[in-house]
Amino acid sequence: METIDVRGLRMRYGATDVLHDVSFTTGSGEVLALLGPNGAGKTTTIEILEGFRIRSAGTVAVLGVDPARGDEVWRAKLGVVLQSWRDHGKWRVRELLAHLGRYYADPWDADELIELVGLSDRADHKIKTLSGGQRRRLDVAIGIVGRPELLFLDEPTTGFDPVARHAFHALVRRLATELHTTILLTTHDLDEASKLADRILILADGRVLASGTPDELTRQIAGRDEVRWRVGGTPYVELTGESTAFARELFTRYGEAVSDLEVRRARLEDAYLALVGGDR
Ligand SMILES: Nc1ncnc2c1ncn2[C@@H]1O[C@H](COP(=O)(O)OP(=O)(O)OP(=O)(O)O)[C@@H](O)[C@H]1O
Repeated sequence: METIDVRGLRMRYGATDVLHDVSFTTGSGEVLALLGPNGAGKTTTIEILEGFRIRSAGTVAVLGVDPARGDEVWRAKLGVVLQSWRDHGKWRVRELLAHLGRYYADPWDADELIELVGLSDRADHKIKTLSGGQRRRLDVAIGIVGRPELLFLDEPTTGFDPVARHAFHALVRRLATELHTTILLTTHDLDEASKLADRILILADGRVLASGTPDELTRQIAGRDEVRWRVGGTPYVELTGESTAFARELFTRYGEAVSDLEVRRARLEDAYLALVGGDR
């Protein structure tokens, strides 16, 4: 059974379709990233899968259940990261996580979880005293307190500093690899998507434009590396799929006259821009 199975998903608000015909699946322990410009339909998709929005058409199964009819037992298997804990400002970090854990059969130990998300030095602090990034880490901790089979992360690292981001990436990989948690995340950070995701789905205007591993997308769509160099002070640039052979040829031909050689590998960003347009 697929963890998520979406076929022909449509969503209409009033007279406007914001999801046209979205289909995809994820297997157990897979990290799938939804990428796409503002308004592409990423949050709408996630909220339908979480059971917070009712779709207009199509079939959706999440852990074998239609989210529109998901019960409490089903919901307890999902990790949902909300930003709705602001009103618990007077609670302390450990206290809130221990409290929420009691709703689940096999929750994380609060201290282990706090350590996992890197909030150990804030365990006894009140939530209202946390910084923005620390609150996001707490949001993630709350999302995984029940050891979910499937975790939804909607732009999880917004507002993280580079160290927190790095730690968070390690956490996501650990959840997927060691605990076999399936993870569906949205992000605007292409570097994050290529590091974290086993598979990427590019969504624009409510349609799936492409999907594949980060490498597949980069190779299929962007394809070529950029080679820059100078000969006798004159700059040159060439796009090639064979950058190593090209560089070798340059040296064979021009020898020591070649300077400032740079090879920029095709990146996911190139593929993304080629697909969704660079002028947005
Ligand atoms: N409740 C609503 N009523 C009407 N239109 C809505 C509603 N919620 C979302 N939309 C529209 O649906 C489209 C998709 O929005 P959605 O939030 O899913 O995009 P997104 O890909 O998550 O964007 P972002 O990257 O900006 O977060 C947008 O055009 C948005 O204006």
